[in-house]
Amino acid sequence: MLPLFHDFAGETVLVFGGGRVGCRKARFFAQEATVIVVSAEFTRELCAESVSQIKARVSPDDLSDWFDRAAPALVVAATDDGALNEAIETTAIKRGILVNRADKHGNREIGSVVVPATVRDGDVIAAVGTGGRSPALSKYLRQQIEPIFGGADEMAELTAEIRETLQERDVPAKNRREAVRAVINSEAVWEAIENRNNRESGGDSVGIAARNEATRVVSDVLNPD
Ligand SMILES: C[C@@]1(CC(=O)O)C2=NC(=C\c3[nH]c(c(CCC(=O)O)c3CC(=O)O)Cc3[nH]c(c(CC(=O)O)c3CCC(=O)O)/C=C3\N/C(=C\2)[C@@H](CCC(=O)O)[C@]3(C)CC(=O)O)/[C@H]1CCC(=O)O
Ligand SMILES: NC(=O)c1ccc[n+]([C@@H]2O[C@H](COP(=O)([O-])OP(=O)(O)OC[C@H]3O[C@@H](n4cnc5c(N)ncnc54)[C@H](O)[C@@H]3O)[C@@H](O)[C@H]2O)c1
Repeated sequence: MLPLFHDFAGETVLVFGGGRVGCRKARFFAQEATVIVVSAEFTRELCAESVSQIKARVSPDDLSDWFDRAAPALVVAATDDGALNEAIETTAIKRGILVNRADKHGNREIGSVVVPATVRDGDVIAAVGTGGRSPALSKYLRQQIEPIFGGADEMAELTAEIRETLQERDVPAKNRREAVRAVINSEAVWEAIENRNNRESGGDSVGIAARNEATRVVSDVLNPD
């Protein structure tokens, strides 16, 4: 299994089953997509602020209607009824819609996807999976990785700016690469980002101290004497 990133902005995700697992998947997709959860019962009154919840008992015969009404890009099968989850998966695959089945690991057909454990800071994301063998390990590793992600989005923005500026100045690709790597490896730049985040000052997506520190690092790389 290989991870890919998918843009769900403007798409709908339809979740069947509003228990602990269905609600967790709903919150995950609601970071980006419009999410509808259909369930006979709900564990929580609200899975998430922006999620639409419909109380209904679904049977395999109704699935076509639900799919037609929601026009989803992806469907989640998270009920505790294995036969229904199976029917949801089959219907989705027949229609060419992505499907995530929460009650199954291994033997996935093309179009049947796994939700990984994710760490994110803005647009910077890491996904952990175990080939379905140990979701608890995915969760543990996600928690281990989380602390090193602080400031990653600001670093991404800062280095994107530097890349663009150096491209505009026609700095050769090799020197650009070295300069960007030096900024990412600079403890002083990371510290400047961290100190700013601790003070929670904001407005600009990159702080002044980090930008100044990065400018110094770039200049040291490009003008070594
Ligand atoms: C990562 C995460 C993402 C998320 O769901 O958000 C996720 N499961 C998480 C937690 C978790 N899941 C389970 C436990 C209890 C411990 C245990 O049983 O091990 C815990 C831990 C806990 O709850 O603390 C039980 C479980 N999970 C699956 C089955 C069915 C089966 O294996 O057949 C059963 C047995 C149910 C039963 O026994 O009835 C199946 C899947 N779970 C996956 C993802 C996919 C594989 C990912 C991978 O490759 O690792 C896959 C295949 C499909 C999918 O769901 O996409 C999320 C952590 C999020 C985080 O905190 O960061
Ligand atoms: N992937 C994961 O991370 C993970 C983790 C734990 C459990 N699971 C599996 O996922 C499934 C769901 O787990 P859970 O803990 O959320 O269970 P749960 O019992 O809390 O929730 C199941 C939900 O499905 C709804 N439902 C059942 N039949 C329905 C129907 N015909 N129409 C509409 N709604 C229906 C129920 O009302 C309930 O809200 C189980 O099969 C479990 O084995 C997966």
